[in-house]
Amino acid sequence: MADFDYDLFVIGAGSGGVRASRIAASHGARVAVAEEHRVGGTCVIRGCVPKKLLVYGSHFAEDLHDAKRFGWNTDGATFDWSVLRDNVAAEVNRLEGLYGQTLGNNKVEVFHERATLTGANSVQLSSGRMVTAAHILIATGAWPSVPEIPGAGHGITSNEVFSLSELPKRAFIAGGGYIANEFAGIFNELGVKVKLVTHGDRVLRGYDDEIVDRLVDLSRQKGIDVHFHFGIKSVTKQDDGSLLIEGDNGETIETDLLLWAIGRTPHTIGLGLEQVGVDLGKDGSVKVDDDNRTNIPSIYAVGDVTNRVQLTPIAIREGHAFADSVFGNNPRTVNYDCIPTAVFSNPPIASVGMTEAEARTQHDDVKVYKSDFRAMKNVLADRNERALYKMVVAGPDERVVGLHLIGPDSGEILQAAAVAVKARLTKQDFDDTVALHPSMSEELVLMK
Ligand SMILES: Cc1cc2nc3c(=O)[nH]c(=O)nc-3n(C[C@H](O)[C@H](O)[C@H](O)COP(=O)(O)OP(=O)(O)OC[C@H]3O[C@@H](n4cnc5c(N)ncnc54)[C@H](O)[C@@H]3O)c2cc1C
Ligand SMILES: NC(=O)c1ccc[n+]([C@@H]2O[C@H](COP(=O)([O-])OP(=O)(O)OC[C@H]3O[C@@H](n4cnc5c(N)ncnc54)[C@H](O)[C@@H]3O)[C@@H](O)[C@H]2O)c1
Repeated sequence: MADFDYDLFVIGAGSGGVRASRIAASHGARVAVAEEHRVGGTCVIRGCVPKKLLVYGSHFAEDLHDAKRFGWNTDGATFDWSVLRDNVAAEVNRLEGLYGQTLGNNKVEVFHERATLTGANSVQLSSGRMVTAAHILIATGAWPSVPEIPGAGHGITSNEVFSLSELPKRAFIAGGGYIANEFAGIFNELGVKVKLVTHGDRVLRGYDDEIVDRLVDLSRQKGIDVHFHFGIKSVTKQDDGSLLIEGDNGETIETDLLLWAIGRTPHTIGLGLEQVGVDLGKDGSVKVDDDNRTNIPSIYAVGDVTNRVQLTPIAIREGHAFADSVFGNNPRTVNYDCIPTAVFSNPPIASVGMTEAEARTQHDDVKVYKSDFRAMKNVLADRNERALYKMVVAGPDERVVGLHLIGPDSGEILQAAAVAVKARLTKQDFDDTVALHPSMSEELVLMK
């Protein structure tokens, strides 16, 4: 390896790239990483972290309203978007600094510039400098998709949503996935009139139907206009700055802000992959085997750029497994079974394992246990918002193959329960566990 400048060159200092760099360096490898934007990547800079802080910030609207029923006088409470936005940005800056420090402490050299591949063992930096490495890791993430229709550029994406100079009066959110539902909740709580618009007949495909239906009902009850079967044909900017969105069916909708939340495409354009002969999927993703290796033996890829599962903990695990395997003499692969996920909508959804529909395609003897309840806090607050927990079991021993929750703090509750699902526990194991009372999570061991 000594003939190369580095043992490992990583392109992209996001969730996967930072973990791989740090672990490879801790195994004694000489590591460098190039980052064209900001160290930390999507999750830290313009994804999970600022999103979750906005979820917290926006939820105070309901909390302040409900507080009255608990004896608090909150009259006169006001909200200032610029304070929330700037405090979130400051926290993101702090985390960016910490990520940079971690790389420095592990003696990883950071190039704050774009890198492109020039060969199986070589990379060019935007300054023109050429660098060689025994191994190259592509960890360039994904990029928000924007459709190719007239006027699409009048919309923004999640890249820009965290730095709005002011909140719009009306927002049109195109998409029905994670980002659309999360920002519908955030904007709605902050007083923006929200339309969540999708071309299909469902949102959050892949989540359990009943749980998603509950979210749609509650979103509508809270004032979000969920609009199905609307294909967007064009977007026009009007003289007063508002946008006119025309649907395939001729219907027009006026808005002040258009947010594209229609998926994220692997970030591989202009990276030099085709020239070097790296195999790509139809969606532009880097094709890899179970060891995160491409068809070129010295080139690997992890995270969103491979379009396996676009989640931070997965990018981190893939980066870690790659570094342990290649530099730590500890070959291992990532287990993708039973990945817990959450949609930080209002209320949030959390899920692990098979949905009821999936389980029925794979097992003959599926049974579903449910708890449809109103959280104690919501009862006193006189908030008519019911939570729904579903447990999907299969086989004669009633093994729990899926858990699906919608309700306050469901993400926090599901993480612990996911351990039980991953450990292949049964409904009887849940029943044998004494309830922790009073809590929402006790519903997990009291299901009928
Ligand atoms: C709004 C939003 C909210 C999200 N919320 C969650 C959540 O709550 N939970 C969750 O698990 N996941 C969430 N995600 C997904 C999560 O952010 C990604 O799955 C994760 O960041 C992927 O990590 P990665 O390392 O593959 O890529 P990234 O974190 O995207 O890192 C890639 C890095 O590579 C850099 N780069 C790209 N090309 C080059 C180049 N040629 N040269 C140098 N640098 C380059 C980019 O600037 C970027 O910093 C969210 C995503 C978004 C957009
Ligand atoms: N809480 C989390 O873990 C979290 C949060 C945000 C993002 N993410 C990750 O980032 C990825 C990208 O998020 P996302 O919300 O952009 O994508 P997504 O894949 O979750 O959802 C895209 C949605 O847009 C709809 N759509 C596609 N084209 C459309 C069009 N032209 N008009 C209207 N609707 C259209 C699809 O039917 C789908 O419902 C997610 O898949 C997820 O892996 C995770």
